[in-house]
Amino acid sequence: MASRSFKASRSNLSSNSDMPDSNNKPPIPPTVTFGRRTSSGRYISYSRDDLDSELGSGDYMNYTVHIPPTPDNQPMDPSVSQKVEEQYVSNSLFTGGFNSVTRAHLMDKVIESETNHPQMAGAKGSSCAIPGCDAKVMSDERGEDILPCECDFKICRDCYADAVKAGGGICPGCKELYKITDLDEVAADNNARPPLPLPLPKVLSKNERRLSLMKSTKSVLMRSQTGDFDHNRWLFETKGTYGYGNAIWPKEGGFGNDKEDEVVDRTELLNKPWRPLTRKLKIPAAVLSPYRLLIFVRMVVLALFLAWRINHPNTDAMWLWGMSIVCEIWFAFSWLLDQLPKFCPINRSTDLNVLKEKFETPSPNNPTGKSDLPGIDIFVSTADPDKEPPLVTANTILSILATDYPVEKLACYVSDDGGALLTFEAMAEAASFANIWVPFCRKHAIEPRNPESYFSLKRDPYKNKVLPDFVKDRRRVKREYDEFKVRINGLPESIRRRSDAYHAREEIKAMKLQRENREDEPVEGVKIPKATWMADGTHWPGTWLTASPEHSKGDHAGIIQVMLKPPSDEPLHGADDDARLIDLTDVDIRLPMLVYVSREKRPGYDHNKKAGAMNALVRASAIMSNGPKNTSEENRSLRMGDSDDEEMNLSLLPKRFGNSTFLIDSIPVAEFQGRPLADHPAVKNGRPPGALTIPRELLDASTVAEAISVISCWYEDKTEWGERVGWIYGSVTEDVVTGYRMHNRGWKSVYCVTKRDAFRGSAPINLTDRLHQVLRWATGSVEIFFSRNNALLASSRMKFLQRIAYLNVGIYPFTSIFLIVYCFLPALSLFSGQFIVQNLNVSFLTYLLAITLTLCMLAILEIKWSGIELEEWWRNEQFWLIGGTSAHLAAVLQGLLKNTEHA
Ligand SMILES: O=c1ccn([C@@H]2O[C@H](COP(=O)(O)OP(=O)(O)O[C@H]3O[C@H](CO)[C@@H](O)[C@H](O)[C@H]3O)[C@@H](O)[C@H]2O)c(=O)[nH]1
Repeated sequence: MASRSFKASRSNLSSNSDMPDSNNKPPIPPTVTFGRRTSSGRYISYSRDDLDSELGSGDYMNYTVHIPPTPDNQPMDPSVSQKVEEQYVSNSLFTGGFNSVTRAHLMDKVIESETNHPQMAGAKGSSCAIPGCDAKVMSDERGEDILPCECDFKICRDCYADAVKAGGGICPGCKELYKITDLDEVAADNNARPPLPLPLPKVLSKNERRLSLMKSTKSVLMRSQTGDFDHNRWLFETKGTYGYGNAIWPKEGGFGNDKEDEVVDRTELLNKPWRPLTRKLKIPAAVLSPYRLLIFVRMVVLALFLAWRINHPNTDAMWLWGMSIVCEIWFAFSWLLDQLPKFCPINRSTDLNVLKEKFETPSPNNPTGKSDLPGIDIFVSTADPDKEPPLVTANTILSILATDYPVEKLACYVSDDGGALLTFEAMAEAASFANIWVPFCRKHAIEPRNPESYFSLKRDPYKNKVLPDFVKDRRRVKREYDEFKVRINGLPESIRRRSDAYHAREEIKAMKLQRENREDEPVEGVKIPKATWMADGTHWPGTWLTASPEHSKGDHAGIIQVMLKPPSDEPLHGADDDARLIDLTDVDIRLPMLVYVSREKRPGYDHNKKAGAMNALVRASAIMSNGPKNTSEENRSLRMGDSDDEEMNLSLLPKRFGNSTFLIDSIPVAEFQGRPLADHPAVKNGRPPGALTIPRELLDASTVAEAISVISCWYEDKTEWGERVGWIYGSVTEDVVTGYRMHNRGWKSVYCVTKRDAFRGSAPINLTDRLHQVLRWATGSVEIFFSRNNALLASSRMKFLQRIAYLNVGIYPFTSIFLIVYCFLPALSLFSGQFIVQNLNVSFLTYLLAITLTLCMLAILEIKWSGIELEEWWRNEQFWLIGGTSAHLAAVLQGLLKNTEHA
């Protein structure tokens, strides 16, 4: 018995009660609104109405439609209906939040330009519904889909040919015989048919879907009563067949294999240490020793200098001498703090062969050698398209999408705190350009993978490029990139013009209406709020160019758009007949999932800037890419098993993480993915090989609706978000405080500087913004120094060098005071009538000069050694001096005042 719960407007009850199954789809009347409840009790509605038509709560009622299975209403193959739903989800803009219904607005197009990648939102041409295939369905010369079966099952040319030839001519959707098996006839038949209805999402129970993944890993998640992974039980149940790879593990009953040369000695295997993924590389003594010597010499010189200064007080001007000594000691101390963490540099190298061997080599647990790596979500935050140019953000996104990591395991989430249509469309343009950029990078091993950086490289682009079509491909991609740039840079103007045009149309409509209603009276100018319009001719739910209530920077709904839906699990190669600019035969054209998120903003709420944005992304991504893959019952028992453990106490979870069970259930899944691979008995609490090779679940509407609810402004109320969970609030340098808290709890971190820039972002380009930034950082440091996050109070779990680094961060703005005092000492001496030079003897001046010169030389040598361009160095020094004497001082004074106030 198929059972659905819809939320429908009373006026549309009749149309909704006729709601069909996905097997039997009439076109959706434009006014229909139907929805269902998500796990946290919120509604999702599907609508093609104007997003601004408010759904008054009194106009709705809930009812359940039971559709008995009849010959016409047979449940569709779940995997097929899920694919249809996923297509629907990625073509919809989800909105919602405080006091409003969550809605999915189906979009014909997200940007003016045409999009055609099968994963792209609003893409022309749908993708094949056969699981594992994402090729485009056949289309006629007008671009309309050609669907060979009356059930409208979407199928690509190759799968259709397979179904006709090898599958007995049976449609994989409805399991009926294809009436027409000749492609030309199919096309003619399609032309004669009425237009396609919009794809309806098939409402499936979440549990049905969750059964799939993690089934095989079900027992892996067993924990003992203490909350620890129950190693012994796991060992018992798996009969010891887990460990460092069954590929070399002998069959039951013996350690020998059929072939003599494959006989493996058990003890030898057990003793064999597993190969680490990274290795510490020794820095050659020839490099490290002079560096250390340099630091040592500077330390000795400084010590001698300070000793000499202390032993030679100037009795005529003791206060001057005292102040200068204090300043000098401070400088020496802060220099020492700065140097200490750099004294033992380590270089690490990742062994890509081991990485491949461990995670992508066929084994009995992973027969196809699919990637066993955990999923990675990369977050990009942006708040203001005027300060963070959309082209820069788009380039960042493109470099992330082109990352060399298993595509199906990678996802990119963009947080737009400005809720700007400009950012939204720029991201959609980036997703569309990724269609050519990412496969181009894969085909020709392009570096760097940020197009702007790549095309501005000064070196020979053809060096080391072996494929004969590189020159041609590069030229085409460059042309595309130039056009892409023009489109992005033209977006502000095109959005403005589009909005003006739609607005004028609306005003004329309103005037007409007024004229009709009041025939005799003169018509006044009609004023309607000036909305910002999306490419599909509907209102943008975020911030409008002309701020209006519910459409301004601090007041708009939460928005989620899956710009690129999750890729298929198997590689998808570009075909010969693809209308692509470059030949992508044998190149995987899949793209990682890309999601645009703009969290809800409402007046009266503290949105906690970047930290708040990051926490919203953590929750949305946990639900969307890390969604719970074990059933709720398993999750429950998993958590019940931990009830002794205060950390995982069931009753505390909603209080800690908020009331989304989806989110809470995703925690053990994420935790499981983060475990080390148990490929050696020495690995405790690891995950067994092959556990992460199961395809991910398809995205459904209720998942995205749940994600909408966790980005609402009320979600964090009365929870521990920002206090003990997620990015920590209350500091302008939330990254430092969050890092501090993590280290304080015993987390370890690795300072990672890659040879090539991993990603590029934007930084302030004018002095005012830069000074504001420096002021913010310095204020954050002073805050940290005066708070309980002071490194001197850190727990014993924090490592010595980490403590030093945090101490350094906490005290650096104070240097400004000493710097200013030191610089003004001669002037002060003038005022006091004791001109400093008169009171100093010549030997001191000579000594000072010599010391200064030596220190300068050593500093230059050090800079040279570290490979920093001198010009960059000089610019940094200028900034440091300007910032150090202005913003730092302001921050310190501000901090001191604040603290005296509190005291
Ligand atoms: O309400 C806001 C404010 C900022 N941001 C984003 O946060 C990032 C950092 O911006 P900002 O807080 O203005 O500080 P910056 O000085 O530019 O950033 C540096 O300093 C911050 C504080 O230490 C760190 O969090 C950042 O990672 C670091 O790049 C930018 O991407 C913004 O778009 C938001 O998403 N929402």
